[in-house]
Amino acid sequence: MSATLTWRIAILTQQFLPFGFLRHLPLPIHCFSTSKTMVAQQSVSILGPMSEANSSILSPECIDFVAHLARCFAPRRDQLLARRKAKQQEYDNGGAPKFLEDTRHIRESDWQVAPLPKDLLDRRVEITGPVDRKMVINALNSGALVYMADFEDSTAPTWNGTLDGQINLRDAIKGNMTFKDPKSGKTYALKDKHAVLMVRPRGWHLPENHFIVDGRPIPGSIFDFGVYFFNNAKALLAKGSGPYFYLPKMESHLEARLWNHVFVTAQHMLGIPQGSVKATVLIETLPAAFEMDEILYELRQHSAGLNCGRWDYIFSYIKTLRTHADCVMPDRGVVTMTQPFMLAYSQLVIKTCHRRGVHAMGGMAAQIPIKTSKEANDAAMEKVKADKLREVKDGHDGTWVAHPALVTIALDIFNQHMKEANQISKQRPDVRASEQALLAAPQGPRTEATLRTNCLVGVQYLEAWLGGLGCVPLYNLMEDAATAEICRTQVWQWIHHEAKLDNGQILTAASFHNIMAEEMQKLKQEVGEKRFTSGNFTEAAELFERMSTADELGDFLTLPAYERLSSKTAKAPSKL
Ligand SMILES: CC(=O)SCCNC(=O)CCNC(=O)[C@H](O)C(C)(C)COP(=O)(O)OP(=O)(O)OC[C@H]1O[C@@H](n2cnc3c(N)ncnc32)[C@H](O)[C@@H]1OP(=O)(O)O
Ligand SMILES: O=CC(=O)O
Ligand SMILES: [Mg+2]
Repeated sequence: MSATLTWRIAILTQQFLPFGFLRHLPLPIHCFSTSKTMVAQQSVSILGPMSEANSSILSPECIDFVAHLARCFAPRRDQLLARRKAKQQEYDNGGAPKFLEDTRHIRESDWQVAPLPKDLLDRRVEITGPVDRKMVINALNSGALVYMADFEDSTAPTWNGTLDGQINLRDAIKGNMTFKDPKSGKTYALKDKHAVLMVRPRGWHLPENHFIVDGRPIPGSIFDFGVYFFNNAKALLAKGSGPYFYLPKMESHLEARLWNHVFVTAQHMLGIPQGSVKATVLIETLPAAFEMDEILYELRQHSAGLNCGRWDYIFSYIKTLRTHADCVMPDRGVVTMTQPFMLAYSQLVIKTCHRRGVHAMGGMAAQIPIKTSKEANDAAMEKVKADKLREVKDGHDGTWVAHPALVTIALDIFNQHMKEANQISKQRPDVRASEQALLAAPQGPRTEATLRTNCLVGVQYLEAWLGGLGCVPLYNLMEDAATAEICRTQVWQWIHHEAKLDNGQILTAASFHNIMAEEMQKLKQEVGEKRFTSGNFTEAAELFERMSTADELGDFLTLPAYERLSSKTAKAPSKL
């Protein structure tokens, strides 16, 4: 029997497994074929520069592969994005996410995800970060057990930066990776023993404007996944590892099903065993918190658990409940993991994952080392320690750090409190995260000081992003796309609901414009006139201000920002 036929039968059989009616959206039949005629290269245009290095990663075969995945799955992705909008309408009309009646049997029946590969059993400390060459080497050498190479929250996806990232990961997998920093002259080399590599592609919402199939930009998620998978999956398996991923910003189990279909097709096309892919889903949207079991179930052949993407989760809480006047957030600084709704969500992640035999990963403390004051640094590190201690005691099987200097701090705490490779066997039947608990509005003050900080952080982050930098230290905290989203949605929410601030002032668009003008003036002084005028501050401030005062809350800050970022490079088609 041919491989294609065997696989077709496998897929068809899967549709009649228990809960088969959930699989009412089979793969398009042309996805079963890997015939070159289905992916004629002439209908693929690449709008970014194709240097020799870029061509080495985007070979004609890789282009065919990615285009085929896009043809198979972009239409369904479009439907799922439209579904998000329809759901949001329900929430805007007073509804809220809830546990699904249709999938109760999945939540209530006993099943487990497929066994995990050996190199993913112990994930007690994972470092995350952007994919430039120095960072990749530093992260892999950092002593963390896993490095999550990030094309999402900490990356501004310029064409060259995205492809450089893919080249860096390919070279890291080959093993002989070096780098000489032109600024410092320092040289870097990958150690023999280094962290296990996981890759986070962009979320379903972002397009890749430089890769056009049949006249349309393809989803950035398919581009990042496809290029990485095509170039590295076999090499990773040959080394005893595998193609491992983090999947961001999903809002339903139907989106997880789509990823599962992408994995099944990709593995089939390269002829590698089904189940080779492993993926950890970030639970970082409010709707997804109500579908944790279902998400694991959809990905059960490919799952490596769930993770608490706490920053996007806060952003999503604001976004989802945008019209609910009783859910207006307090200052972002007081929305910590001990707020009841955050605690309920993180504990439900642990309970759900352990019941299904898989890791429940913790999240990111935003503190980073402070070089200018020992006292301030000690206080910041204490916060990181407290956060990691709560995580390990609650039952998380590992955690995230943003910086190599935090690896040992997190390792010490997990080593002390987690003697085995993980604590998946530790069940949490005591956790009862009700709908009410997951939705409970956080309490705390709304201050003018936070409003001003939101303006400063939001604008400076966007300024960096428009310059191609996706993660920056600001006022001693790590700031990335998720934390910047909190800044601008918090401002929008406060204006929209005319929040009363601690100074007694009712916030309106007019008073916000005055505050923005004052803060931008201060910022100009802080960074200096020259840096201010040569940077992207004016553009960033205009975008931040427009999105904060729009009648409708925009879906993602990075969508309009990406149009600006890519307009500089997505121009004439490159010769293929
Ligand atoms: C909400 C979420 O999604 S969280 C996940 C996304 N966010 C992240 O991954 C955060 C990643 N972290 C970072 O990008 C950085 O740590 C920043 C931007 C916050 C701070 O960066 P810097 O100001 O360069 O830090 P600093 O100067 O202290 O760095 C010291 C060294 O550590 C390296 N380093 C810092 N962070 C990382 C990292 N995450 N991975 C690898 N190396 C790192 C630097 O490259 C530098 O190396 P060098 O000494 O060889 O030159
Ligand atoms: O991706 C992580 C988050 O906190 O957001
Ligand atoms: Mg996130």
